[in-house]
Amino acid sequence: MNEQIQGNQINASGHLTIGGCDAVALADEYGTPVLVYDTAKIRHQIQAFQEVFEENEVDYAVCYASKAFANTAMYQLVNQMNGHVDVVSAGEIQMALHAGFPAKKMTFHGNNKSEEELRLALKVGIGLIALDNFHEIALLHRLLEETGGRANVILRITPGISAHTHEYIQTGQVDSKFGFDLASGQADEALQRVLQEPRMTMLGIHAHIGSQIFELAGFEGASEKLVDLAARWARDYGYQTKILNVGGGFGIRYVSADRPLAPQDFVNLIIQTVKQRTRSLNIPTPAIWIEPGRSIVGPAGYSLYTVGARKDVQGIRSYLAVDGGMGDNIRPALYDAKYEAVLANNPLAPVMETVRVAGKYCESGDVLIQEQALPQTKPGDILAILNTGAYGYSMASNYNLNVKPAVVFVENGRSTLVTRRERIDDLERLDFNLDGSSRA
Ligand SMILES: Cc1ncc(COP(=O)(O)O)c(C=O)c1O
Ligand SMILES: N[C@@H](CCCC[NH3+])C(=O)O
Repeated sequence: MNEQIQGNQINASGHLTIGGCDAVALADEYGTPVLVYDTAKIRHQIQAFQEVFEENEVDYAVCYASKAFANTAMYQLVNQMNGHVDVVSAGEIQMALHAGFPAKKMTFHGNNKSEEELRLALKVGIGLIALDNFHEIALLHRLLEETGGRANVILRITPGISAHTHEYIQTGQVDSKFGFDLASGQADEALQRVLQEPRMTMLGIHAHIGSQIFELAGFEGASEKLVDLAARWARDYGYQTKILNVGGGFGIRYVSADRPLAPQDFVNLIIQTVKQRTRSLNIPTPAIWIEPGRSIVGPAGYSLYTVGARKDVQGIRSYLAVDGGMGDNIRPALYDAKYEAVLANNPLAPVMETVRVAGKYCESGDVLIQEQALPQTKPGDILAILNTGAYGYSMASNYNLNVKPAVVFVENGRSTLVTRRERIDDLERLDFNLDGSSRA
């Protein structure tokens, strides 16, 4: 059996269970493809992050990066857990607000926030705006003058750290579209500008070096650079950093061979680094904020698919096609991301062959798993791909006019539909006839 599945995840019928629910019954009830979240795992991870801060007695915020997975129920769950959220669009702000999430606990990120989005953020009283570039400082200045409002801000810095991860998900290196560059003096110029803004309260510094990172060195280096910067800004500008936001990026186990540290261990190291360095540089330890996305929702997600067509290419390989694919999980095609699957209706059956798990989209690159060892399968079997909770649904598309799957939360043997499967008429609702007339 796949070593990522616990023994107690197999029930008396020999089926995989998720949060105490039979995966085959979930597939029956909600249809496939369906994304199922074991919400106890989400809660435990948020709590583990919070505990490591509490143990270290530092001020903190665990700010869930909601780009990893956002729906109403998820914002409500994070709110229940006293978390903050990182939002990056008007859509995320509005959905979080409608879910009852307090605007004060939102940090607004993005490298090209629009005027409309900034107006919305100011109107709802967003907690923090992470300023990313000079254009944005000028835009925010104009909007604050016009509205007579105030804003709490932090500056996103590019610390010049290249994290060892896929090039597309590195963000801390100098050649990046995000943030103010440290080495060239851009960051200092940004600070000086913001300090002159009477309507902006400059609360701190932010850096996010990338995503799915396994090595400690990048986080250690980034934390040191941020503390050094805080010390230099205190000396040169008399500015005292209140918040040090080190971003997210803590790598998770996708396949059995992955051996990442527990996400809270990365955070423990960051806290130790910041505490020691601030002590040695003789500045107060600021509040430490983190923005984990993937590590909170990734391992909690299971994508259930129904097996359909099979193609055997003599002497080369067999393709097993499922009823979803790159439309609900673009990560394998985009980042060459690796996943593992189990046969949900019989995870204990002996492995018989290695197949390529393909999706149903009209694209050769629509492959979910390049090589997966599986028992003998037949059409109608249910395949569960593990650890699909982050950046799957949130990056889903309607390619080939396929609809997005349903999302179900499970815990203690109970399942709740939290996002219904799209229907074709959801897509058609946006359309007009050829002559421009309404279809209604
Ligand atoms: C600013 C910022 N914070 C947090 C995250 C979350 O990263 P992860 O999901 O890898 O924890 C991202 C995405 O990489 C990000 O851009
Ligand atoms: N979407 C990416 C990570 C980028 C995160 C946003 N900065 C992924 O699936 O791994």
